[in-house]
Amino acid sequence: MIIQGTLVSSSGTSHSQIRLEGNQIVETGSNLGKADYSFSDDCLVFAGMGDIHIHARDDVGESQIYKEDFCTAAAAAINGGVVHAADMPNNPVPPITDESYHDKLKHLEQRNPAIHFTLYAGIGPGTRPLSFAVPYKAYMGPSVGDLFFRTLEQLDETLSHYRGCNVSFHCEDPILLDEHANAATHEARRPAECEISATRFALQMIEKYELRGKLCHYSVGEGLPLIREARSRGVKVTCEVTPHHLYFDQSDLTDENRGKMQMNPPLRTVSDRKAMLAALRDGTLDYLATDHAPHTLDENEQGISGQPHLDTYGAFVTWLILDQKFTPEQAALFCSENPGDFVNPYVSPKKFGRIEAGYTASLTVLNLRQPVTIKREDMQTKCGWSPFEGITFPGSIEAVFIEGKRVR
Ligand SMILES: NC(=O)N[C@@H](CC(=O)O)C(=O)O
Repeated sequence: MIIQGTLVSSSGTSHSQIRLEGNQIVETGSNLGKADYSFSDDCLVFAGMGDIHIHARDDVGESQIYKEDFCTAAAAAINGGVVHAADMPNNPVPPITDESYHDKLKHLEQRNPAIHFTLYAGIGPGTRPLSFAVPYKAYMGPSVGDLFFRTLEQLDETLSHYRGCNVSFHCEDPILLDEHANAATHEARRPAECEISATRFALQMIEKYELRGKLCHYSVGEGLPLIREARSRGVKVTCEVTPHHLYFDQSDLTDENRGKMQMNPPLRTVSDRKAMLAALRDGTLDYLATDHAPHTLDENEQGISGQPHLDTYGAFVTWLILDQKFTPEQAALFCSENPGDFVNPYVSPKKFGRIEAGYTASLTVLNLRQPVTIKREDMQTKCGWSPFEGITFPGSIEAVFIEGKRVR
């Protein structure tokens, strides 16, 4: 199959062709032959985009599949132009040992969803590394689920067994969270200082145990210099940012929308939001990762934290490009290449993130001239809503190819 259009990578944009054979890209060039699919100049063809922070809610116990499962998460992902995703371990039956991880993997294989999921293993008090390579996730303090640390000493002791591993951190300091537990609003109960203190600690741990570290859903401007300083000393740390922390801030909160707008870490100030946009632009933040955290609207109204975001990933990227003036090359880096580099050690023989021979033939095509208004009925996530309902993004998904097949 030959596809032609404006191909985007972090190093540039070119009008070119791609030849796919089976599930692989075998060649790119300008004279490969007659195209099966030709995309106009209104469209940009990216290596398939990857969301490396999602909650598909599916495990062997199946107690949360009323919110989402691997198949509905995959449908939402394709709707949003996401071709692979990495699933978090805060399940009721968390994958924290060889056995529980294998059980979840087997469950995933039985579901046979339409996109590839990489599974994180959880780190909790007293856990030990698995006997095979996986990405890990450590929740510093309580969020959703029971997999978290009550003290940072406990986390330090546990991490001493994970030397050299790939560990992602949910950065909110459990002791400071406790100190603010009686504040009046969600934002005041989880203030910026919790994330800043946790950032300092995570960076120390990454350095001390020579981890390959990642900070999840980064949201506070004051923490960014700490990350830059650690990197300048060679500490191996990368960072995610979510659509909600780039688009919304506390000035968007009303009495009516508080339930929908609740997540951990919470919405921050206007200046934090602008700092996140600037840090995504300058490369301090590495991944657009949604923290897709589906709950029913009723659950959100009752105070649970998390928003669904897979369905709107690609449309949101067009807002970054057209409204916020990110270059397509920057988007290729934080939507395709960096997420690919993050999961590639765990997904062989698949290889995500670039339009090059030898990579998996998955592509995300955005149309920059076809705006879309986000409507509840167009969402594929099982929880059935979006925080962006009613908002018009300036572009939309034109096509999605998964492993050599056009699926949209
Ligand atoms: N981010 C959230 O607000 N919620 C996540 C948990 C998490 O990632 O902290 C969830 O699982 O619902």
